[in-house]
Amino acid sequence: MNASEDKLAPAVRSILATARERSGGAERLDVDARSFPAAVEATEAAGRVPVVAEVKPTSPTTEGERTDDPVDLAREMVAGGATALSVLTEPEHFGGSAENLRRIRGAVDVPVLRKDFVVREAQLDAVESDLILLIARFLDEQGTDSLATLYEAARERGFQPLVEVHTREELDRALEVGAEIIGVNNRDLGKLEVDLDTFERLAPHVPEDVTLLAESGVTSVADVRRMRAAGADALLIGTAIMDGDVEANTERLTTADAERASRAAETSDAETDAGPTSSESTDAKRGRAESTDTTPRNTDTNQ
Ligand SMILES: O=P(O)(O)OC[C@@H](O)[C@@H](O)c1c[nH]c2ccccc12
Repeated sequence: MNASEDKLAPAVRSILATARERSGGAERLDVDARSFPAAVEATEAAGRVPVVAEVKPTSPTTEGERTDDPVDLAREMVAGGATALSVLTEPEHFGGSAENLRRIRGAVDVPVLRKDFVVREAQLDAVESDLILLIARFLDEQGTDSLATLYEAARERGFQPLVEVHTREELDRALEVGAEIIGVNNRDLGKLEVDLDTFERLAPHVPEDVTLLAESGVTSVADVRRMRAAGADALLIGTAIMDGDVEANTERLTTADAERASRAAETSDAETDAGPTSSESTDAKRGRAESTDTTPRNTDTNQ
């Protein structure tokens, strides 16, 4: 174990140890990916909140396991208005499998994220998906490929990499490799605790042209609004959707921004093909940096 691993929760250490051992695919994949940014835009235009709904049968922080057919759950998420799906493929700690992902991606037409702990290039070839998660914290360590290597390798295969960060340092690394889709994980993988302030702290440093997700700990309509106000283009939600009626839960969270929905309706009435008004597009990215130089818009925080 190396020094930074020392600080991880025991469950996460165990996940990583098994992740290192997992084999890759037999041959190099060539994926024809469904565009995630385009799906986010279409959801916005329809006046709904872009939600990536996660098929997560269990996790180290959840009690029990959901045993329904994952394809049925995925269909309910799409019926409830999910923009994309996230499918756990990690078998030992999250009850996932590559087979689940393959079946789900065949059954729906929204983009699908492969949620796993990929640490070596060959592991990218285990199964096709539209998006693939790369967790900055676990890369550039002994026994893993670097974030830059995996990012490039994922792009070469046609995947859209989602780079997950939790600190400013990890965010800077994500921006350095040129990440176009970034997720801020509100859950600290050291303590497994969730704090929505994490997203609020990091979002002002993320350029507007990046598609930015708030991940973990979003449980209520109020949380959705809070993350949107802080600049989230989309939300990644697992537990709050998996717990109970999946379609109703997804519907409630994707319609959380009712004001926005009525504004979108007004706009489309008033200016049918003129696209969003400038006030609307700035509104959606409150608090975000304007361009790829990472200067935050709100200079107060620098003084
Ligand atoms: O169930 P939640 O709190 O809505 O969180 C979903 C998702 O963000 C979480 O499952 C997650 C975020 N990053 C991960 C990395 C691996 C596995 C799982 C995750």
